[in-house]
Amino acid sequence: MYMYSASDSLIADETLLQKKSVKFSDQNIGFKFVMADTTEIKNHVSQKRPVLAKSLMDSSEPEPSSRVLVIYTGGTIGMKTNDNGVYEPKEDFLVNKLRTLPMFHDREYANTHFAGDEEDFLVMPHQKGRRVMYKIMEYKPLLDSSNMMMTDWGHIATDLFEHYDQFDGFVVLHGTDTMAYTASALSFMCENLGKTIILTGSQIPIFEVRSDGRDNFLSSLIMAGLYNIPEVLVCFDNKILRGSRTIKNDAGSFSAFISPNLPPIATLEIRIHVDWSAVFRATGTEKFRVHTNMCQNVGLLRMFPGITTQTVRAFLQPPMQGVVLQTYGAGNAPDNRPDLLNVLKEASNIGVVIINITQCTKGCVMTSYATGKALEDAGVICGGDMTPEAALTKLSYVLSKETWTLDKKRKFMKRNLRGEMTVVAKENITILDFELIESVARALSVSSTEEIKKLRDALYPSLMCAAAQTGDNQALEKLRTLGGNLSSHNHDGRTALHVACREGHVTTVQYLLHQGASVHLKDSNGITPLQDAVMGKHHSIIRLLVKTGAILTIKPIVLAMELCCAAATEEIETLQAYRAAGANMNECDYDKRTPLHVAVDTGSKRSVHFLLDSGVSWMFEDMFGNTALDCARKRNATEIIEMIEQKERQLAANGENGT
Ligand SMILES: NC(=O)C[C@H](N)C(=O)O
Repeated sequence: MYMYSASDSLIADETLLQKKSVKFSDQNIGFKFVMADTTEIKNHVSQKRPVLAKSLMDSSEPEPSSRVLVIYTGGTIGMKTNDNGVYEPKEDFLVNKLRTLPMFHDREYANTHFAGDEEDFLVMPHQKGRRVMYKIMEYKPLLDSSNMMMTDWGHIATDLFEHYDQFDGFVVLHGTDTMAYTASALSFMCENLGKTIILTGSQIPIFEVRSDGRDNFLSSLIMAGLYNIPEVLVCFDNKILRGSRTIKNDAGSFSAFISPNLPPIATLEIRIHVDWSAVFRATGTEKFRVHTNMCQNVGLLRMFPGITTQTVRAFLQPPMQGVVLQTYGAGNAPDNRPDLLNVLKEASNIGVVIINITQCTKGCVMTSYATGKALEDAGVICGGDMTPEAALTKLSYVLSKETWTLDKKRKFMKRNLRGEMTVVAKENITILDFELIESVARALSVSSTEEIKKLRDALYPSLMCAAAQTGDNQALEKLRTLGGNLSSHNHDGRTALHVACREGHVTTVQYLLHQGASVHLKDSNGITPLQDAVMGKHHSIIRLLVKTGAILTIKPIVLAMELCCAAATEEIETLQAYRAAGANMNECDYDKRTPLHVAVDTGSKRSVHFLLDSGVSWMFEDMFGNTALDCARKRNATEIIEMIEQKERQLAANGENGT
């Protein structure tokens, strides 16, 4: 395919070159550099414009790929037996071994296609026509998870934050012993999450003959790379569980984790099935951020018959700020022990936050018994069906919010923040309520619930895209209440958000973001909602998406081509749209020519003016050694030279320079 280069218009196009008479040579690169007439170049670039739209969708990589960051913290998965015959993590062992295994690294593909920073990446054989490229960040020292502290959660969260924009998804390799704690903690620490984070590990090291590690790791890479489930998840034994619902249940089984109060979010069998209706999505228009300073003055207290008041009092002593009380059955503690209840009440009165959860693996705290009601009266907060790990880490997170009042902290402990607790039973919606599906089902003689469900899954995404196209929020809301997933995509991978962004329906975009639609989803051509908004030049939507954390993901070279073309043809609105989307307006093309070079060479004064106003530099040298200012001088473009010099004077007056 033809790829545009801004300087093609000056150098490579024979028809233009041969007609010109003013010539000079650039000895360094051996090109015969011919000055073309500005209008002619402009026309030439305009003709090439349609090719650009296509090039935007093409990738210079041979196969579309997703990038996953693997944060390797330790655990059995990468361990080796030491001289004493016990398992121990070993530096660099995992990554070096993985490079030799074809399932984990397609060496031939990497040797042919990877260069520069990509050399650190491993690449999986392709899945569903896509490659998952992944990079392993190994922690030093690698830890058995029993040695992990709350500060280690902070390190992981910080690394997730720092690499959030560069990767499509994340895998955390972790020991199984405290994985449920880390997964729960990370789910609270990661605020406004829009990408998939999966924790996994194994019961037997990955390089032993019998190991669960290979499947767990491969499944996690596939899910993090190819599916957008914007949650912190645990992948184990072919199941994807919500991190904050998970507990380690079996020390000796490959099926070590369970999620007692919530079915798996996905199952990996012959087919991968994701229950999209169960996916928890952050709502609103705020960017991803992490909260790392967790409160350490929290504890878990398990009731047992005859527990003494002294034990409970000692446990609740300062500096304790929050306690998870594990009670019997549906949240009961003795109501014939006023001594005990008084201690709890006193602690609660002086500001200790006490949460009531059940000791049972499954089920939830209710106040249907007098024994449970007594605790509520003592100021103990109902923790619903939270796991001990989720309740403890939620408490640690909520208590560390320095700007929140105690009242707010108590309120937030009762709220479902990340899908960690069941607040209300799901409405019993039947898809047959929706007349359209019903009549289509009739016409197709479809009657079983399973078939109707499949029909709904096939029709809803298209209906949602159609509603988004006309900005029909009511229709979207109706589809949602009928059980539709607003982030589902049509045959082209396009979601309602893509469509609304392209069409410029700002209230629809707002509605979708508040319903948890992800700004990071790419359609089958790799286009994100932000790219759609840029193509539609919808400035308020661009601002809203950027505020929500969207970033431009198009390749720098493609961006350069777009900007150079817009600069050459004075499409100021396009330049404005890219600038608002956070594009680097100095991005240079194959010949290292910036949009300003092209604007100068095409005599596009409005573009020059806009670019200078956007703070671009006129001092970058292209491959031929010319800065944009050199180009203006060679062309004797006095007005443009004056514009640049004026900008230079303006910057100098402010103590800055234009380089
Ligand atoms: N299977 C494992 O990973 C157990 C190990 N002790 C750990 O938690 O790090």
